Amino acid sequence: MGLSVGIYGGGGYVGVELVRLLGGHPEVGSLAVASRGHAGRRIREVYPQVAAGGEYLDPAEVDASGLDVAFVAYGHGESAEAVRGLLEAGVRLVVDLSADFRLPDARVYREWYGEHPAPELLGEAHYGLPEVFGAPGGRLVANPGCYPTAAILALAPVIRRMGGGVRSVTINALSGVSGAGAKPSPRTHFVSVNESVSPYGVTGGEPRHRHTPEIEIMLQRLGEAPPVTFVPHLLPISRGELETIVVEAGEIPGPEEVLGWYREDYAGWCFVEAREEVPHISHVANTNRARLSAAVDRRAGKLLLFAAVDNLLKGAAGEAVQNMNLALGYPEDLGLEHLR
Ligand SMILES: NC(=O)C1=CN([C@@H]2O[C@H](COP(=O)(O)OP(=O)(O)OC[C@H]3O[C@@H](n4cnc5c(N)ncnc54)[C@H](OP(=O)(O)O)[C@@H]3O)[C@@H](O)[C@H]2O)C=CC1
Ligand SMILES: CC(=O)N[C@@H](CCC(=O)OP(=O)(O)O)C(=O)O
Repeated sequence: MGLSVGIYGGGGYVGVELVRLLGGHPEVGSLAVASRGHAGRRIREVYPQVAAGGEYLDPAEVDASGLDVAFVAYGHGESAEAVRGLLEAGVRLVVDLSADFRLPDARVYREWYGEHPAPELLGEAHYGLPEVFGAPGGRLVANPGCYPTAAILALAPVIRRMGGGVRSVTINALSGVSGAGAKPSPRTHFVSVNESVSPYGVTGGEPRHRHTPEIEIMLQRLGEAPPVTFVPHLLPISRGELETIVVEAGEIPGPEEVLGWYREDYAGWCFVEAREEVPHISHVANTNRARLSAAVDRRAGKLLLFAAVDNLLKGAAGEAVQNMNLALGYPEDLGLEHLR
């Protein structure tokens, strides 16, 4: 029979990656793909590059009470109410790909996103970065942001071991344009991004990107972590993300020692790999892999960490399917073997 799975927001970039992955998942018996904007259209007509047959449904046409698992790939602020409705309908597991359940405190959420539409559910969300926080328990998974996925994977082993010794963390992040989603905007217009690179998320002379509190809060769960300076940049490529993270600390470990920490902490997890060579976006694009590396600037007394992921896979849909697998007791790479 297999699992009955629903995708909400199947018309977006993350939604269509979910269609691709879940359409080939061996435990998925039926897949309902809902889209507010594309209901009634064939999926292949909207995304000709996707092999999936079938039609987009209106969300109201999906019988949520019959779903075992639902994935919600709406924008932040829109997801929370849909998630609440799905849980009320009795869906066994809801994986939310937006930021709505990532921050555990409604006051912090308000500061970065506005009033929370379903604050009563915040306490039961599991932050779905399994290599750091374990397999999800419960019925609600908050899938991490793409930048926080790379940053926390690179920093968690360091914060666990160096904790209070870390004086500062600066994250220089680069992302492909699909990170901004399918909705067109002047910032992501071809002419704005082509043959150029630009920092963004700096307002009023201050770096202020909503992933900053997500990274800080999750690192603080692991040890003493300082405030983080996070500056993203938009690259003229379609997908993939690279972060160069500068850590200042009283005592700087050697790069081999940091690689050893990575290998120890991520032993047994198949999608995170530590290597001596620095990662490139091309090493991870179209995979569910996160690649990590480290270097030391002894002259300046700084530790450099490097992390690369595909924003739509390990940074979103791939990680979401990994979370479903782990929550339901399947191997983490079931249906994702080709993305290792
Ligand atoms: N893009 C990325 O790399 C990552 C995104 N996320 C998060 O996942 C969620 C979905 O992101 P993503 O798929 O990138 O966002 P999109 O902008 O591509 O899609 C978001 C929603 O908008 C609707 N939509 C799709 N295309 C258009 C369009 N052309 N004009 C207007 N609305 C449209 C879809 O809903 P419907 O089908 O119902 O019409 C879709 O679910 C967001 O919360 C995002 O923050 C998380 C990690 C990485
Ligand atoms: C290039 C680009 O615009 N990227 C997005 C991040 C996408 C993502 O992973 O984050 P959320 O799930 O939190 O939206 C941004 O900076 O807002």
